[in-house]
Amino acid sequence: MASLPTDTRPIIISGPSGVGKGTLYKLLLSRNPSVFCTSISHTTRDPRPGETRDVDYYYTGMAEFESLIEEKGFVEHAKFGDNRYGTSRKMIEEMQGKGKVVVLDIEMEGVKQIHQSPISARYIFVAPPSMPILEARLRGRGTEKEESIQKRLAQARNEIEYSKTEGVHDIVIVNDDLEKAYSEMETFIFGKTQEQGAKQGEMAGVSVQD
Ligand SMILES: Nc1ncnc2c1ncn2[C@@H]1O[C@H](COP(=O)(O)OP(=O)(O)OP(=O)(O)O)[C@@H](O)[C@H]1O
Repeated sequence: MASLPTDTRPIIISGPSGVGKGTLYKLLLSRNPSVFCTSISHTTRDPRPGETRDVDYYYTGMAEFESLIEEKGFVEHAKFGDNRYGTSRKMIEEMQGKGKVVVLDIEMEGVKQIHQSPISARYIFVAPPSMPILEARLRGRGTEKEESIQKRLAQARNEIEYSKTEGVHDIVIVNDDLEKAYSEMETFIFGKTQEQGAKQGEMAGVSVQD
């Protein structure tokens, strides 16, 4: 699918840690490189070995980061430990200016902030088939210590609860079989326009009443 979707608003993908949203997001970008792009985040942390400046992150001093917050330069920002991370509004606008659809992989607090920002976006929540499967994926990834797994599972429960709030997400995709979840995501992104959706909704309403 190489042509742009009808709805070119940024796409926000969120979901609990280990659910596979990073996997889905990377597939979307690698299978449609001419359509989608991501926004490089700003961070106040130092580059790690193997990371490239202006590719992995925009590495920013704390003072500069804070003045960007003051100027409302971020659509969302968060603090993890002593470090701050943010998604710049200017970056999103620049990518849109290049004719690409911006895709962001954002955690729950970021989703809340983007809802408050002037950015109009489409929101996808990736849900696990069950909590035991989520736990197995977190363990299977082999990147987390036991304490971190427990923390992520507790946070996952909060996120799943939040995902049930009316109007927060446009679609919830259960990542059971990866390719099935991927194709559901593509159908949503490239699929029917809001107008067609509304019309179909009306028609469905008529047929039920009839
Ligand atoms: N449908 C699936 N079936 C089985 N395993 C999967 C599926 N989707 C992803 N995985 C695996 O689950 C693990 C977690 O996936 P991933 O790292 O993409 O999660 P994430 O939601 O991006 O997590 P984080 O927010 O911590 O980065 C990975 O090992 C990935 O290969």
